[in-house]
Amino acid sequence: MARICILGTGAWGTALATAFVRQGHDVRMWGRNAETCAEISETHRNHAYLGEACLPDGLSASTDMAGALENAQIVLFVAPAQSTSDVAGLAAPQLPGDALLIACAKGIDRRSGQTQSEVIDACLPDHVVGVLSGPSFAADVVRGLPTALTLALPDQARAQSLAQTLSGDAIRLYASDDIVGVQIGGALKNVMAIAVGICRGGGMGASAEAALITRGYAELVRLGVAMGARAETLMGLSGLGDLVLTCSSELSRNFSYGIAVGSGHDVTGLKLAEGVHTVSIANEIAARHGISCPVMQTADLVLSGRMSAEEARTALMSRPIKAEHPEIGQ
Ligand SMILES: NC(=O)C1=CN([C@@H]2O[C@H](COP(=O)(O)OP(=O)(O)OC[C@H]3O[C@@H](n4cnc5c(N)ncnc54)[C@H](OP(=O)(O)O)[C@@H]3O)[C@@H](O)[C@H]2O)C=CC1
Ligand SMILES: O=C(CO)COP(=O)(O)O
Repeated sequence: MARICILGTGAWGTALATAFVRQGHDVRMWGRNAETCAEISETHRNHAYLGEACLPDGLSASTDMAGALENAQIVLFVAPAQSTSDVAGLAAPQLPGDALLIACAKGIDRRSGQTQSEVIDACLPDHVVGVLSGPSFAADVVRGLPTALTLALPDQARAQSLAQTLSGDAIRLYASDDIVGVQIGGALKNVMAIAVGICRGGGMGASAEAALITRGYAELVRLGVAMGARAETLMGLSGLGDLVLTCSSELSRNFSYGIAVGSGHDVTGLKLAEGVHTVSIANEIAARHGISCPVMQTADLVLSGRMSAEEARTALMSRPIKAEHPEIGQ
């Protein structure tokens, strides 16, 4: 049994906590919202984020971070990507010295251009930092449906041992030591899902969507490798696996956001779509590396109001005719 602290009481933090409690681990949650914490602890629901889903009786959440972190062996950072540095700053004075930290948010910090593990590492340099990512909807995990994710730590043997400890019926973990690779897939697939959603919203058809997913994947690999990811990691659960899930299911908030944009609906009040916050910095990083990323660039132009969804669909499907070299993403 592991002592786990989960920082974040949204959909994913609550789903992970639920799975780990069901597996017999000692789990404490910290959240900034007192009402949500009381609801999780007392009525075993998190309506705002997980509707009617029943949470386990043994699950409790609190706004007291010191209490939630006390004696924790593993600390999961599960607030949205752009708030990870704030949460890490709050946790810094209260963390047990030997706690292992795991980044679970999917996004690139738009101020620094850092991956989530780099953000945490910068605030908490004395701790080992890992990553958990892969195709997994909170709604599925909380229902006990099976998911497979990648757990990356700097040391492969330790990743393997922890993957064994934390795996259960709803979450099956595969080990990796490619910290960068596992994060790039999760961060960039959100941007691709918005782009594919823009096509779905305009009724371009499944064939065009498949073409776009393929091109988006090639971009993700080009940029990921330039940033230090291993190409084979991007072929795995946290890359291709998550891209496929997120670009094909309306349970995805990023895909749904893209559909709303593509069909001309108001996006005000929609749920968290991490790709919206990652798209500009991802394009900046791509430009710095001299990597061509037309799908991500088009998504950025639409999301920043510089191109209409209709123009984007035309642009995405009228790229120059060239030889097909999927390995380099032509
Ligand atoms: N949902 C999913 O299926 C999956 C999500 N993820 C990733 O997990 C991360 C979190 O997503 P998810 O839980 O779904 O998001 P939600 O929108 O469901 O919840 C976000 C949570 O973070 C809290 N929060 C927001 N800003 C801050 C802040 N500045 N400080 C502290 N807490 C904050 C919110 O609190 P409040 O209620 O007070 O606003 C809320 O509890 C994202 O990066 C996402 O990509 C990964 C895999 C699956
Ligand atoms: O990351 C996810 C699935 O792996 C969740 O996707 P959304 O954030 O688009 O809902």
